[in-house]
Amino acid sequence: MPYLTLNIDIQDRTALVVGGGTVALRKVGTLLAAGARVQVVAPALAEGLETLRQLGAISVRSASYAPADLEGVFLAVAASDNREVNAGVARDARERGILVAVANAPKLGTCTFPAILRRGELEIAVSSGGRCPAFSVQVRDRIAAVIGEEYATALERLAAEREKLLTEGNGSTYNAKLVRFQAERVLGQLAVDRDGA
Ligand SMILES: C[C@@]1(CC(=O)O)c2cc3[nH]c(cc4nc(cc5[nH]c(cc(n2)[C@H]1CCC(=O)O)[C@@](C)(CC(=O)O)[C@@H]5CCC(=O)O)C(CC(=O)O)=C4CCC(=O)O)c(CCC(=O)O)c3CC(=O)O
Ligand SMILES: NC(=O)C1=CN([C@@H]2O[C@H](COP(=O)(O)OP(=O)(O)OC[C@H]3O[C@@H](n4cnc5c(N)ncnc54)[C@H](O)[C@@H]3O)[C@@H](O)[C@H]2O)C=CC1
Repeated sequence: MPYLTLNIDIQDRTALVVGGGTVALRKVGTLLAAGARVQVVAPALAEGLETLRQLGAISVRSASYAPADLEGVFLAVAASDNREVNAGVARDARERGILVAVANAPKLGTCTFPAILRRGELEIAVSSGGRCPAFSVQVRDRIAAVIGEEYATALERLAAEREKLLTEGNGSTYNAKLVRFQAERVLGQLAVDRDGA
């Protein structure tokens, strides 16, 4: 099934994670890295989540999921080990027009988490359409072997050059041509640096 790939601004919006195990911990990490306000509801918490709670990085309701947990929520993640609970979260979220990812049954949800490679503000996301997450991870790791931290610096340089260019009042055709040329030049330089030529 094809998915719509978007980059969602989740800064200061609330994400609810149902479940407190290892999968929940991973999703929480991704959500926090994106700047979301994270609420967890679970009767028991994995160690890493307990630490995040003590640090004040997440808020926790130590109980079983209830539909009221969805109040004010932008994105929900059903990551408990109980199929019925996860299916209930999916149904309740969909009814309320809330985005929902379901860890054990992605088809019940409306979105999935990709494997992510981050180099500064450059982000590469790999998805297998839910078919094989382990494959997504390995494809991501292959890309990581080629796209190193130097790409973060390269992006910074290009972004600064582009920002300056956009203030100079040239036409967009001219700008597009120049920005593409600059990107090509910087990528070419990265290749030279890598190959030691
Ligand atoms: C559909 C999706 C929904 C979602 O969770 O959003 C989903 C679903 C399921 N995952 C399962 C298993 C595993 N998932 C991982 C790992 C990751 N899973 C992630 C995403 C997704 N997993 C979404 C689709 C992504 C895509 O399209 O490719 C990653 C990429 C991102 C993340 O979690 O944030 C993260 C890597 C993080 C990283 O390294 O960065 C590993 C471990 C590993 O391989 O290392 C295993 C064990 C090996 C195996 O079973 O494959 C199971 C079976 C559960 C069971 O057995 O009960 C289901 C349910 C099903 O498939 O029905
Ligand atoms: N999408 C993915 O990336 C992956 C998904 N899975 C699936 O994710 C699910 C969770 O896996 P793990 O985190 O390893 O399990 P886990 O056993 O470590 O944690 C399960 C958590 O669910 C909580 N829970 C149980 N009933 C609940 C309820 N009514 N309300 C709220 N929380 C409740 C428990 O307290 C516990 O914290 C499993 O169903 C597994 O099939 C597993 C691996 C990867």
